[in-house]
Parts: sequence; structure tokens; C-alpha cells
Amino acid sequence: MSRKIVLATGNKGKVAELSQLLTPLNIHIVPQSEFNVSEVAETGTTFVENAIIKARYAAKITGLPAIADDSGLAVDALGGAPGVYSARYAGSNATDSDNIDKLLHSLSGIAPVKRQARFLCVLVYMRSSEDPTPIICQGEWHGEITVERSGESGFGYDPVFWVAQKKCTSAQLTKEQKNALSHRGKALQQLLVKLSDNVEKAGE
Ligand SMILES: O=c1nc[nH]c2c1ncn2[C@H]1C[C@H](O)[C@@H](COP(=O)(O)OP(=O)(O)OP(=O)(O)O)O1
Ligand SMILES: [Mg+2]
Repeated sequence: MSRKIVLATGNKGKVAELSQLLTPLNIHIVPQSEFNVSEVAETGTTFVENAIIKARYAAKITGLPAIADDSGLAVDALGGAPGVYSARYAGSNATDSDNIDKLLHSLSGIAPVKRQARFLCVLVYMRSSEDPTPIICQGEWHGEITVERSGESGFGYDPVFWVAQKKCTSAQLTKEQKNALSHRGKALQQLLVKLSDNVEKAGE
């Protein structure tokens, strides 16, 4: 019998990437939108804290185990900004496009060789809202910020994240290609290993 886990994110792009990679497990991943879980304030100063806040909240509302993703973009020339504030870079109601505009503006005049950045992703699995030992996995993906947008796939900052290995932006990769390289894909590979142990044990 497959076990249900709630995916504690309101981001459809994340849901698409995470559910694809979780398919091999004998678990039923349900996005939190199906339970009307509202947005929770991300008050932490680290990705780890924010991922725990989101997982704990979804687990509490649904009574199910939860997986949360907190992620963002760290740009070297900006001292690691926008970092944990990536989703709110251009303000609390900012769209992805607003955030990209602000990023390109902040980097205007910065030479291509000085535009290194990395995506960071923390995934947290909590068996319940009171789980004292959540499983925490992290992934990183290095790239450079372009001077203009290219590509329509993915979400967030993908249209301006240059992937040297593929000579295109991450918004020009297929979902499979992005998952094979990305911060989220790497964190999820680790989580899959730890989760398959855990879910098998819990399901016995
Ligand atoms: O693969 C990615 N490709 C492009 N951009 C990305 C990626 N991964 C994270 N990002 C950006 C989007 C957002 O500006 C921030 C995440 O913010 P973050 O709070 O974790 O997610 P969110 O608010 O969109 O949804 P939720 O909190 O419900 O999971 O980093
Ligand atoms: Mg968020």
C-alpha cells in the first residue's frame, strides 16, 4: 500500500520537478494545495529553518508526513544576495519577472566573468509536525547570471541562469535535464536514499 506524503510548497514549478523525481518511491505525493494549506511566514534566516517551518506547518494541518523545499539564488557579486530572500527580492508580492528585473538591474555593468552564482536547495522530510529528527538534504548548482532572459521552461530565475555545461540557461533545459543537474535534483537524490529506508521501515 502506498503511503501519502504532503508536498509543502505553493510553487507549481517545484511540484513538477519534485513529483517527477519522487515517482520511483512507493509513496503518494500530494501537493499541499489539495488540502488548502495556506502560506506560512518564512521567518527563518536560513534555508534549513524555512524548510522546517513549511514542512512542520503542512504536517500539522494535514496530519501527514511532509516534504518541504526552501531554495534560492546566491550571487557572488552581491555578497550572496538574494539568498533566503530570493522569492521576496523585489518586494513581498514580487513576481518571478519582478525579481529578475531587479537582479539584472543590480548586476548592470558587472562583467560576465564576475557574474557567478549558485542555486541552493534544502529539502526537509518530517514524519509529523513534532518530529524531533527531520531528514535534511542540501544541493548546490553553479552558474552565471546572463544579461538578458532566454528560455520559457522552469520557473523563478531560470531564464537568467547560465549553465556552461549545456551552453544555455536553465529555462532552456528539459525537466529531465534540469533535474539531472540542479540543486533540487541533487538534494532529492540524497533524500530518495534516506526516504526509501525510512518509508519502508514505517510501512512495515
Ligand atoms: O530551480 C530554480 N530555478 C529558478 N529559480 C529558483 C529555483 N529554485 C529556487 N528558485 C528561486 C525561486 C524563488 O524566487 C526562490 C525560492 O523561494 P522559496 O520560498 O523557497 O519558494 P516559493 O516561495 O516559490 O514557494 P514555497 O515557499 O511555497 O515552496 O528561489
Ligand atoms: Mg516561499
